[in-house]
Amino acid sequence: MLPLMVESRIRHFKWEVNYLPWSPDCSTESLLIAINGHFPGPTIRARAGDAIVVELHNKLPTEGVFESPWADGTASISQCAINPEETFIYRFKVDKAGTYFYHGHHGMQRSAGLYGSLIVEVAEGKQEPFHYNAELSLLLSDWWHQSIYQQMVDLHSKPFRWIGEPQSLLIEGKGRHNCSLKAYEEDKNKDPDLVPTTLCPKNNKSECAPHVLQVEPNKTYRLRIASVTSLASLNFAFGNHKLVLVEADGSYIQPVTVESLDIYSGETYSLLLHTNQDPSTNYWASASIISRHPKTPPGLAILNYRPNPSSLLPRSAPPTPPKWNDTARAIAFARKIVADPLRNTNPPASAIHRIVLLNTQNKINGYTKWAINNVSLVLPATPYLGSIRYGLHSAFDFHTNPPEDFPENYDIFRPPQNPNATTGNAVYKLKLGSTVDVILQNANLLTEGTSEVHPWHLHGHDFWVLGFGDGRFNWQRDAARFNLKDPPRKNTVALFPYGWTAIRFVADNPGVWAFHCHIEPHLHMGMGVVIAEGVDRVRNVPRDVLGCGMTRRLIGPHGP
Ligand SMILES: O=C1O[C@H]([C@@H](O)CO)C(O)=C1O
Repeated sequence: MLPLMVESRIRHFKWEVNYLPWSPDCSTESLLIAINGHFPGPTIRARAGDAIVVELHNKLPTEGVFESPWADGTASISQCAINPEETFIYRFKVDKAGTYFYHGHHGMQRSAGLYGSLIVEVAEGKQEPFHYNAELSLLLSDWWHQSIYQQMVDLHSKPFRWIGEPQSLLIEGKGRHNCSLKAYEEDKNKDPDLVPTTLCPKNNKSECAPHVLQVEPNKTYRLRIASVTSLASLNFAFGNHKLVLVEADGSYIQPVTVESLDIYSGETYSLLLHTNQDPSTNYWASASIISRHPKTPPGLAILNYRPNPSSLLPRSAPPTPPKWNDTARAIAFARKIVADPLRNTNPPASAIHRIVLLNTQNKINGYTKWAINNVSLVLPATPYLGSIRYGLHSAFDFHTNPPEDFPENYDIFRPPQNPNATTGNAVYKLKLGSTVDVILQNANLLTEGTSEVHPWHLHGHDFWVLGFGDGRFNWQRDAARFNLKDPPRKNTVALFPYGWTAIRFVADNPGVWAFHCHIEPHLHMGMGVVIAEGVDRVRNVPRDVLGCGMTRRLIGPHGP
């Protein structure tokens, strides 16, 4: 028999990015950023090994736009933003099956709705290590009525104006503002025959109906789920059903049965859902805020057991979320996510480079910022990839090595003694191929008695999560207890209040990469760092990523 030849395919997408007047939570209309008129953007579905080509035309009249799927770059770091009316062609290969998403990475465009799902199926002839009858997918997000432009101005005002909690939580782009279940139940008491297409009988427009997940009884579904929230950490659950988690951030994990899923901005999971409950009714799917004092009602969707009509409201109430500030519970949940050892490689036994990153809220000239080891990130006008690759060392603070630790006497339990920080744009230079440990260290905010969750996301790499702990990290005590047996492979991980999170990765992807808090306003306030490795190995930097700042002059007729 001839060996089976599996052809990889090229999948071509043509996207136009433009504003769309829309109200995802059926309240006041505002401007969303949509792709081909759709929000959320179109799903990219491919098989491992495929090549993806996205031809993106920027119709936004006001600003550049940048998408970051596999290519995984970011405006100002690896490429120039795409100018109005310009087209940029992304080409990348999807080599690892799993659940992902893409989003705009310029300004706060993700908060304005510029995102979509990216799903990579296993290569032809390969099998997933678990069985399911069909697949569903959900994007979770949060929504403000104020525009991202107002939010960006507010975040950079003196005195500081915080964006506040979201008005609504969205499931697959749909939410309901000011629409209480209680109001519905009161109306239903008055009129028992009421069968609304929406939760709010007073607003029966079909686009206001909750998202519906259609299932058949007694089957197993794989639900792919991603959180693209701007701020909210979420707990997701179905009424009456348990969940079996099987994949996290594109890597297989040891299957684990849970009542509900904690999912932080930037994370993705796959879970198995067995539709083994009473088939005569529908059930709620609900997303609730954890980690911050919730002022936003849960986002709701309907798990519709066929052949019930989707408008049949569930008999039982939505699941009760866990206590929002129960950090011990949240850490216990995070520790349940461990690698499936048969399908993952273990980390190298030790690291040669150790970096500790202290996360603090600070003041710079009276403005409120976030800083890492007292440096708040302000990106340069010329993207690093071009300036480092072509030796334009004056494009940023090339010769400074950013701090790799913080003072011994810093008290993480108190507001910063000296709240002033500096801005910076220096890069952590990593040796290509080296193993690096990074300890994220949380601390008190500017206000006494407060510390917040930060989901940290690393571009260009997966890392192993070696551990979480309370208080100040201690190398001697805590590194001895790192999980080197089955640490999960992730690209986003939570840093808990007053705690630390340890990760290990191999710097084996030549380029310049962002590592940052995935909370959109926090990144905007400087909460990130930039790493670089093996930039001299990067061949064929496309001309159109260089057309701004100091690299613009390189792309004359003779090219770089
Ligand atoms: O960056 C932030 O600012 C506010 C608050 O600390 C000051 O208003 C908040 O909750 C953040 O996460």
